[in-house]
Amino acid sequence: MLFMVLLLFLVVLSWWYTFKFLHPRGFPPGPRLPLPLLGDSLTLDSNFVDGLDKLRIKYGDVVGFYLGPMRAILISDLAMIQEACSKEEMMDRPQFLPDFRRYLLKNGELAGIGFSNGINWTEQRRFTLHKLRDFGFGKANLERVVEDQAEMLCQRLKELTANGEPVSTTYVFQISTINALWTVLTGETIPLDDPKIVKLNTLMDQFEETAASPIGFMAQAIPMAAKLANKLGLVDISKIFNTMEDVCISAIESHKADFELGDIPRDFIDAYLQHQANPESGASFHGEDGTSNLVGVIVDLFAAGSATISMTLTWAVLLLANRPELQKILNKEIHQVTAGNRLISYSERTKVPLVEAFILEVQRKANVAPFSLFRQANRDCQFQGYFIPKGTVILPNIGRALNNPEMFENPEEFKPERYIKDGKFSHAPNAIPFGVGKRRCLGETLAKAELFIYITRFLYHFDIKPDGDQPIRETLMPTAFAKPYPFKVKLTSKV
Ligand code: HEM
Repeated sequence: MLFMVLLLFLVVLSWWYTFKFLHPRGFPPGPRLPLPLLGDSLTLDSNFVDGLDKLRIKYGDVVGFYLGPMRAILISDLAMIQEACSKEEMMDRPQFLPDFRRYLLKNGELAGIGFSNGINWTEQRRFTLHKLRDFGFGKANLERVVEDQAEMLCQRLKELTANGEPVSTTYVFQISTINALWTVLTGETIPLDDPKIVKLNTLMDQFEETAASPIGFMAQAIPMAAKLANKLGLVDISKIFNTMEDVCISAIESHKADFELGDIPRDFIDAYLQHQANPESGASFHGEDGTSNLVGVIVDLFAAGSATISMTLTWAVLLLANRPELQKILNKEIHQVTAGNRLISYSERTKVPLVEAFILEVQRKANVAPFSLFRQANRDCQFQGYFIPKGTVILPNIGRALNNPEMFENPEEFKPERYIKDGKFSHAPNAIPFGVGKRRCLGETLAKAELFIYITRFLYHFDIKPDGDQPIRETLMPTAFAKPYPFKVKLTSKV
């Protein structure tokens, strides 16, 4: 009898497993023995980036697999990434830890831009892009905000290194780039180490660490288990989100208190409040969804726009420290424009092609978003002759596209000259650090201005050397977010 029950149990279990986990006919090739809930995690490496690359080598440019319990495809060929990211059917984002957020849409989905979908995403993205342009993106006043921040940062570094001590630049870059965003969004200029900014930075760090940790993966894969771990105090995911949301709410409340809706908006938050009061604006700006979207947009901009920039800048300093000759060449090029007695402005960037080429090559090396931001199929569709069921998570392998030897000769070499044609900077169409398609990075204009201004300020103020006789290690740490190993540099002030 017991044997029969056990047999029946096994039959039901295998039927359930087959039904639940087998990929449909026509799904792209890949590993085919996923474990319940863990998916193909065991086939992958402990290093996410290398693990996925092994799948690419084994199965080709389109691989079908399970990322935890989520059916997923990895796309590694540049043209295919471009095709997928431009398809309406692959425009959505999967939901990221909604159980830990307080400000959700009425339908239970994430608010804001980065992880919202459909009409909500269209309205919020369009408004945000438009208003951020008004308040600075691509304009002189943005340039001034960033220039002030970069100058404050260089002065702080001078204080920190006055006695010849080596310094790690990562933390100051993080604080400074969060501060620049804070000013653009809230109109407030505050000292570099204002407690609010330090708190936001700590939260960003914790968020990044948690999202990239096994707990973060588990939380995404098995929300029930993560909720329990959170309740028992084993992880603090809700605290991270709640505190981030609280910082945004307090900025919103103080704007509500001192902004008259008929006045000219002073900053992004004022403009948003004004738009909410207009009955003609879209449904996503009103009622509960309107409140959640305002909080969501601000959280998204901080989450997407601080670590990406500070990590790229950290790479720039590392690569410069190891290349004194390159520092000289870049300084000489800038000197030809400024005669050495002023700082170069962002509007003069086309006069310094090597600096532009250096920045793009740093972005290729830094590879801060190796799998872009995941997408999700919003309906059953065909891609490259394969069947992709609704709900499949899509990983555009930007990291591979940026390191493909067919696109970039000797990709492991750091060679800014690869983008110089006839003495001019020529942006390689295959360099896509900001993604492609309608959902490409919303902060690209700000990011480019920030990278240019910070890097040229740094070159103007400092000679940069490694701390010690050896060059700093240029390999990536084996973490989900590509980072260099921690390092220090010696900075000698030139002015
Ligand atoms: C070096 C800097 C940066 C890099 C490499 C980068 C890269 C990316 C990538 C690859 C995506 C996904 C695009 C796609 O799905 O096709 C993205 C999305 C996004 N980025 Fe950036 N980013 C950077 C800086 C910024 C900054 C400064 C901001 C804002 C202040 C920002 C805001 C966003 C937002 C809101 C999205 C979501 C867009 C959407 O879903 O419509 N990013 N970024």
